Amino acid sequence: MEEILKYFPDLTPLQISQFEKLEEVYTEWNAKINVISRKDIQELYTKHVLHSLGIAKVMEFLPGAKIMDVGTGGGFPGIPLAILYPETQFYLIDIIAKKIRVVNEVIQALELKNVVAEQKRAETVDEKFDFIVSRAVTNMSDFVKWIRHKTAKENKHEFENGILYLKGGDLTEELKDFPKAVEFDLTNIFDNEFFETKKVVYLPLKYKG
Ligand SMILES: C[S@@+](CC[C@H](N)C(=O)[O-])C[C@H]1O[C@@H](n2cnc3c(N)ncnc32)[C@H](O)[C@@H]1O
Repeated sequence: MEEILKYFPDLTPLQISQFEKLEEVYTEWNAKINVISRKDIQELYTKHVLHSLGIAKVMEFLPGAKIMDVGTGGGFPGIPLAILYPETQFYLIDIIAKKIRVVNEVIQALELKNVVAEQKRAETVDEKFDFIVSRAVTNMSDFVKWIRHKTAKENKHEFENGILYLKGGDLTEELKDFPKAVEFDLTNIFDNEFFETKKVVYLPLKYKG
């Protein structure tokens, strides 16, 4: 938890207590329904919470903005971002019902009012969002096919609406068809070897239709 405060020192007492509660809730629910590897739960704050918050070092979500987390699994990156941005609306989806069950338990335990989690396939979502966030779901080509036309036409943020995807390693090949993609290196932001090759990929994808 100290790691979170080191990089996000302006958290309110409510946000601090919500972040602290994550360990207890995930430990309890992971024992019943495995959504995070057992080893990772010991490093929950670095590998899941801080990694998710890497997106917040690239983009500050505005009050009233709508964000979708595609393939949220146990709630990453959506849950940590929803704690950090309580005035922003988050929609978390995954095709696996038991993962959404855990996410809903976390939402209830933390009394998060700005998050809705549903069992849903990305391709079937029929809404528009300012940004679509994700981690470890699929390659960029498939992802763009799934969510094309799901970013809002109207722009609220400094950057054009689009995708913020947490990815690792050499992305040259994967991003070759996306010349507008920008890689933000988390190595330069978080001083921990876990972030060595980790990046936030921003791809502007405003719906023009
Ligand atoms: C490797 S997990 C990553 C979970 C989470 N984002 C994380 O980083 O901890 C990938 C998740 O994507 C979900 N998924 C795969 N295809 C999907 C689709 N078309 N729509 C929604 N979720 C999908 C899977 O069910 C799985 O939970």
